[in-house]
Amino acid sequence: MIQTWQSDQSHSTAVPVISAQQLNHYFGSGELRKQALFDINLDIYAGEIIIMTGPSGSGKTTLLTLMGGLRSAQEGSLKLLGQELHNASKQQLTHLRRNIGYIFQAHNLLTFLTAKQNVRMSLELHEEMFDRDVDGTSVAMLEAVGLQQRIDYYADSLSGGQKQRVAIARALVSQPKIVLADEPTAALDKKSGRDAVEIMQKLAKEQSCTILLVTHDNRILDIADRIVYMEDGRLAANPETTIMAPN
Ligand SMILES: Nc1ncnc2c1ncn2[C@@H]1O[C@H](COP(=O)(O)OP(=O)(O)OP(=O)(O)O)[C@@H](O)[C@H]1O
Repeated sequence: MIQTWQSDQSHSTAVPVISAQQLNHYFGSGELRKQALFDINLDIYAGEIIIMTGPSGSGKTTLLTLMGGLRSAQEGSLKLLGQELHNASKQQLTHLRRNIGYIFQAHNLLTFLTAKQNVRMSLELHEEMFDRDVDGTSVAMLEAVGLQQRIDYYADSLSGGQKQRVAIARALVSQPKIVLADEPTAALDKKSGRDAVEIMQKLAKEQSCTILLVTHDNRILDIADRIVYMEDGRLAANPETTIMAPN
């Protein structure tokens, strides 16, 4: 059964920050053309933490990258912060991406830079930050993720959990409206993974930022306000996973 997920009635008048309607996506062309997403209908609201789960190959990363403006929407409607991404220009996508923080399994830190320099880089992409204290803001963010002792350490010399916390600081330092996270705990042990998502949850609630997180990690499902389940390229109803998770 395919549904449009609405987490509760209070959203019925709010405008979603992400809205997919009848969204389809294909890879390849000609005879090799293969449909990866089918009729996705999903509204996500400000401040929500949504976890997307489902089997390998079900289309989670494809949907996440579409919602992050990292690939073009081909068919159907996908609105991000009110802007239609179907047929959006590269310039529009680039502009929208400044409102989004990204956290991936491989933290993608620049290993020849320090923790602070990695976080700073994200701020330097924002013109409005040019006359602000980017150093002070970066340090404050690293303190918020518990890395006050590691500010000037090179990324290479940090543990996996610490690197992921730098990645969280980098994603959230510019106060994005949306954070997209793909398997952020996959490379971490149980405690580091838990710590990382709890930091994300706390900071996101403080900044009223929306988080869409893809994971296979059942140990972190409880941080979600809502869980959606993908199967064979479709958003599917799954009574075990679409319950409202306790906060
Ligand atoms: N660049 C690509 N070219 C062709 N097919 C692709 C491409 N990216 C993904 N696919 C296919 O689209 C489908 C969905 O893949 P996707 O990576 O979105 O799944 P997933 O649910 O994120 O999987 P996993 O949990 O293993 O990361 C799969 O059948 C995959 O093989």
